[in-house]
Amino acid sequence: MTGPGRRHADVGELLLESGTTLPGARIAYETWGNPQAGNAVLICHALTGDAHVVGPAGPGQPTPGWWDGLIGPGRYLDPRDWHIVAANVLGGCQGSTGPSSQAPDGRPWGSRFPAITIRDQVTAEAALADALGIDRWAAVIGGSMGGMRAIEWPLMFPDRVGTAIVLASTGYASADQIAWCAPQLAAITADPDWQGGDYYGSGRAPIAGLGIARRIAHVTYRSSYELAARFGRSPQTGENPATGGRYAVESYLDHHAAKLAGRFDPGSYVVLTRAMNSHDITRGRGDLAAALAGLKARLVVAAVDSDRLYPPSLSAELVAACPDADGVHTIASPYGHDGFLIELDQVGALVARTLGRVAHTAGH
Ligand SMILES: CC(=O)SCCNC(=O)CCNC(=O)[C@H](O)C(C)(C)COP(=O)(O)OP(=O)(O)OC[C@H]1O[C@@H](n2cnc3c(N)ncnc32)[C@H](O)[C@@H]1OP(=O)(O)O
Ligand SMILES: N[C@@H](CCO)C(=O)O
Repeated sequence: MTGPGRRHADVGELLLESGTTLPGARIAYETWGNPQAGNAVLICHALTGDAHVVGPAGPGQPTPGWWDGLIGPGRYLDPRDWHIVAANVLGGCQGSTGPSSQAPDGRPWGSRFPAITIRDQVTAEAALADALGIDRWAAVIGGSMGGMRAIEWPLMFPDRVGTAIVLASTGYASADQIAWCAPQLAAITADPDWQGGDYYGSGRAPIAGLGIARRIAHVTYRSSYELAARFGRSPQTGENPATGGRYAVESYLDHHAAKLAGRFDPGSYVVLTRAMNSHDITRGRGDLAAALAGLKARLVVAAVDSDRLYPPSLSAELVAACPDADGVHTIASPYGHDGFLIELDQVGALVARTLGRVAHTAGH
């Protein structure tokens, strides 16, 4: 389904968790459907997603929707019922203020872009909600880094969220997740073209480093089972690994590296990865149970059964600390973490079931 396309809201100065202020923030967003009392839904994208949840690629929009098929008449989220909003995160590179954006002095932010947290991204989304006149979301939905925002939203703004749907995510970035991010960050920042983060306008960008980061990340996003079933030990067509050629799985990772390099800013990748590492709903709130004691929203948590990066055990831990939550819903998939993007019908059905209850209780 095609919406009205990307729009921007100038949300002004943002006070960050660090105490720093970020002036002149701008948030890119898309909407589907029209506002009515109680019908606003926020969709939060993952690391390299954007505000374009559904619809084709087009001018100014390098990729088709990352949850194509979720929104549309008769689809899981019907814009005749719901006013759906999705924003590009603070720190991103698809229209929202990030390191590649112009600072007030007219030069790119680059290394001067402040460190941000998941909570800062939610602060920016709240400023967008204010700008759009949305007091309360019937639901906030997100996977992976989007799930981090979906769980932070009702903790930061208890009266502004009815239901949080947290997919393939966690209450805190685990040691394992931070560890996987470490070589990704090192690959980008050790690239000679990184130039301390001030490569914008130099004619050189740390694309090789970004590609290595994506290769590492992409393996963690998929399952060992899928890679074995799909590629096995096959050589890439026309190549021989015994004489320096690639295995098919290596070629596949090269492809994903090149694809991301063509559409994503390495500086944003660094800023957003560090924001994910900062994720911890217990910060300043006690332990998990104490943090979730302040939750007024209904919490719906789903995990991909083959996810080795955000394993179901982390979802179970979140749910166990929240007595009112349903059990963990399972997204059955051979694909691993990316299952939350690929298994659209399972995700959509969960969203539709959950929103059905929201709609019912709201008298919608
Ligand atoms: C649909 C989009 O592009 S969404 C764009 C916005 N992106 C996001 O929001 C990030 C989330 N998206 C992603 O992370 C990924 O794009 C996913 C999860 C959607 C990918 O999932 P899948 O559909 O399973 O794609 P998969 O991992 O199988 O990759 C398919 C690609 O690998 C290529 N490929 C497969 N085998 C090989 C091989 N041996 N050598 C080289 N390339 C290969 C295919 O040709 C295909 O290329 P294309 O994507 O350019 O058409
Ligand atoms: N493959 C997804 C998942 C990250 O969690 C992305 O690139 O955004």
